[in-house]
Amino acid sequence: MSDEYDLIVLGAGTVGENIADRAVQGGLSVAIVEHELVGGECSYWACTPSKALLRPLAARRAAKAVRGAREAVTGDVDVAEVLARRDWFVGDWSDEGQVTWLESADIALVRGHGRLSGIREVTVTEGDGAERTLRARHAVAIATGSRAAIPPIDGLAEAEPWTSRDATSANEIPGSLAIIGGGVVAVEMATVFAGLGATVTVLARTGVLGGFEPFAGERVVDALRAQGVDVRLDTETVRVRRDIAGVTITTGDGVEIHADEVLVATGRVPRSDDIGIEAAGLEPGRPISTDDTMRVPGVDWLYAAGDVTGRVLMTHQGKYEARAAGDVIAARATGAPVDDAPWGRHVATADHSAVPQVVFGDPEVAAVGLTEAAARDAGIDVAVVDYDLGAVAGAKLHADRYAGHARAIIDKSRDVLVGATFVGPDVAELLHAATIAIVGEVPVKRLWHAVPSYPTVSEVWLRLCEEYGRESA
Ligand SMILES: Cc1cc2nc3c(=O)[nH]c(=O)nc-3n(C[C@H](O)[C@H](O)[C@H](O)COP(=O)(O)OP(=O)(O)OC[C@H]3O[C@@H](n4cnc5c(N)ncnc54)[C@H](O)[C@@H]3O)c2cc1C
Ligand SMILES: NC(=O)c1ccc[n+]([C@@H]2O[C@H](COP(=O)([O-])OP(=O)(O)OC[C@H]3O[C@@H](n4cnc5c(N)ncnc54)[C@H](O)[C@@H]3O)[C@@H](O)[C@H]2O)c1
Repeated sequence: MSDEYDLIVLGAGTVGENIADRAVQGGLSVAIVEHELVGGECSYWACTPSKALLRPLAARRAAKAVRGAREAVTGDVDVAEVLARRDWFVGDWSDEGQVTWLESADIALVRGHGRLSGIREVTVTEGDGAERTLRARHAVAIATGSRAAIPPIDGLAEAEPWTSRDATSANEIPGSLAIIGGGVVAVEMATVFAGLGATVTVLARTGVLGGFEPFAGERVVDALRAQGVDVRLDTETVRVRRDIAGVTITTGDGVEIHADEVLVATGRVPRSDDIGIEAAGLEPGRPISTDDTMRVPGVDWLYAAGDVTGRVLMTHQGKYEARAAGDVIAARATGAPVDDAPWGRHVATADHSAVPQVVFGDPEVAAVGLTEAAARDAGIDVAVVDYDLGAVAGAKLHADRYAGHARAIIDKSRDVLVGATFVGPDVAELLHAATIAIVGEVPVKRLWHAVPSYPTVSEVWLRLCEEYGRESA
């Protein structure tokens, strides 16, 4: 009977770990199946190493931006030390620490590749090829994440491009790097590799950071160019070839770009292609759709959360979904009350309206909720409030010639914030106040009473209220 558990979680990334933890805390027995490293993409090849690589560059930039401190910065970052610090953060790609945590959390680890093989049943192919069948008394939760998409560009796959995994785990900085894509990975990795000494070219099919307010991408492009990155907008990549000298990339207008390496940063595909989901009547390779309790409609024992659902591809939001899923699986299994009304304990309501994201480039971009365009598309009675962050006293003190911008999107009919975007140095920490205001539906007339400390960059909140005007509230 040892292979029977209340819940089986497929995939031990951050999301799977959190589902399992919540379910154990809710009184269930849980097994988690992992075929690679416990901790998943975020811990070893995504959030953690990318931010570990970006941070020394940002710290140096911050010191250089303040007269008096600037004079103390007499050299470049130490590349070997930057890479060594990254290696420390990823535990040298060993999951020993996370396995110890699983043990302490009372979660059983089964190593191997898991596939659904029947109702509430997962068959695991272990490293030696042996098969082991696990049965779940109550539920199976899929948290198998995503992998980098390789678009069907002539010769791209054969040229063995870098994906974000190769970029975040690089042990040497190539002399030159071409990046296909204009999204979050492209911006962050262009910042890293240009900062660490590579000659970087970004080939963006349209603009940069589409989906954010347009001024975000524009400011990031200006800053990347000022750092020496060759950013080519509206540039289709049509062919890629690798030879002994490196890669040659041909663009839609016939221009050839030569680089030592090419990084493909064109989005993600869900890892749902080889997990047996046809056993639950689902289509392999597609995102796994769920309701807001993260249960798959029509399959009452099957749940999914994180990247594999395609809902929101970010760790913090996947963990949020995981908390809802783990708690609701435990509640349904034990007959406890289920709170699945919007904003209840067992639903991931914020996925629809209040998703925060920080792009850790130079400048940083921090955004939550709706952009102006998305709010108008949703038929909201929109007020757009803009403010020059560089005009805030706290920002002037923070960095000499601080340049940044803030935009608030207000639903006039409800007098609440529905979106906010900040662009500038160190704006990441401004974001959570906006997330709270949106989730809490704090009336703007009440926000006037949330007094920001002087002289902080957060004083932009007061300026945004003043720009909007008290009489309109
Ligand atoms: C370069 C980069 C930087 C990022 N930076 C950030 C950031 O700063 N902040 C942020 O919020 N998000 C960031 N993200 C997004 C974040 O990494 C993902 O949203 C997050 O990792 C998703 O977690 P997950 O648990 O759903 O999937 P994963 O982390 O991919 O975990 C899935 C796990 O399942 C395992 N698995 C898959 N199939 C099977 C199977 N059949 N059997 C057994 N095990 C299986 C995998 O090995 C893996 O361990 C970044 C992404 C990238 C690519
Ligand atoms: N700081 C963070 O929160 C962070 C950092 C990195 C990644 N992530 C997550 O990882 C996910 C993946 O990031 P990403 O940058 O790969 O994806 P993305 O969706 O952010 O950007 C993809 C880019 O590739 C372009 N593109 C798509 N198909 C293309 C094609 N065939 N040819 C050329 N260009 C093409 C798109 O126009 C877009 O610019 C994101 O959804 C993001 O949420 C988050």
